[in-house]
Amino acid sequence: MTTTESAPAPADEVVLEAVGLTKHFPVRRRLRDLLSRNPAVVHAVDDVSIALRRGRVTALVGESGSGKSTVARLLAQLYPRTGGDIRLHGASTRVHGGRRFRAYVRRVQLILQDPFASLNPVHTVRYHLTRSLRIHGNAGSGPDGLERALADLLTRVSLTPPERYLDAFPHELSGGQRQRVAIARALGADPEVLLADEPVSMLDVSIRLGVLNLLQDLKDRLNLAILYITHDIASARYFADETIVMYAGRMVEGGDSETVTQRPAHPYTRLLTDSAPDPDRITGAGADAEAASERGQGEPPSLIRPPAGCRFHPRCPHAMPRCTTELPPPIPVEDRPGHWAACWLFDPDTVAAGKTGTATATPTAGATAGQEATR
Ligand SMILES: Nc1ncnc2c1ncn2[C@@H]1O[C@H](COP(=O)(O)OP(=O)(O)OP(=O)(O)O)[C@@H](O)[C@H]1O
Repeated sequence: MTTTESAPAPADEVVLEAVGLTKHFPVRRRLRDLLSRNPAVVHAVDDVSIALRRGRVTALVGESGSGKSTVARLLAQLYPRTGGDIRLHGASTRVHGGRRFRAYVRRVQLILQDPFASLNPVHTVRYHLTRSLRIHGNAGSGPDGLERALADLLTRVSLTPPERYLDAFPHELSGGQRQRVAIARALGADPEVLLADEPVSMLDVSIRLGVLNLLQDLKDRLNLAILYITHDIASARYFADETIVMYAGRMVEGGDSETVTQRPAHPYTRLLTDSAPDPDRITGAGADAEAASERGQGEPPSLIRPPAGCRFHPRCPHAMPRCTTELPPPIPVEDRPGHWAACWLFDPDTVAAGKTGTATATPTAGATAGQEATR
């Protein structure tokens, strides 16, 4: 089996990139829709741009339905995209199956949330790993080469001694062990990118950390670029170098994980962090629940008819009139390099004037939030 372990590669090199990625799913059509010029669609993902770099983890965070899994599936080329581009080492890539899809999958592997569903219950660990090694041409030469490659994969995911696990069936393993087998299977392709879609959310809390530590270790040793999808923003701080927050199909904030999770700028990210108590956070854990209720009530919007302007504005306690009509672009957050928020509170004119009103009420609330967030 070949490995990227010793391959010299520039640190931080962008391996896989989404540029303005957009996915609209058609809604089941009625006769009226068929006759319509603008048939109804679900705006699952709109204008998402992400760069995945060697040796770095990028977290994509958001609540259920925000479009995270759709981004992962688009990057895995399992769905055709409605718009935007996917670039592998800078080259625009669109594959529909066949040999080109296999070549792509060799470099970009997807790990799913539920390892039990992704492993066939009637086949052993040996079968799953052998298949991966063979499909991707990494099975070595002869039976000895294959045995070495299998042992190598299991050792990499800390399932040792390998012979204890090779002939086990998925139901004989714990959830954490199954997810390690799923990761080993992905490594059988010797990929450059891992797309990990909620890789620990179905595991017992006590074993989540072990699997995240394993992914982090693999990132370092194999110089992998990892997309870590999660609804748990606290884990992004621990595990990811960079964090991007999505709301209702759009990116709303991004930057280094420590900054985004500890000094969130966008009102939605503040709502997320307040809902996930963290003893180290500057705002103080005790006030978290109360603050969360002040910072935005309600439900995510319909993605068939998403709100105009900022999609968070119907829930945002700091919404200003322009938020209801103008889509905020990513705006740098004062004096924090690489930190941005798609929020008009950070528009230099708004900050300078200190006049953050609200579309719904409380004229001073917005000013407070904007000033706090940029502090
Ligand atoms: N195949 C599909 N057809 C129609 N709509 C879809 C399809 N897949 C996803 N959607 C819709 O797209 C939106 C985004 O879904 P997605 O699964 O990407 O969100 P998510 O953030 O990953 O949520 P979760 O954490 O619950 O998986 C949702 O409104 C979902 O209902």
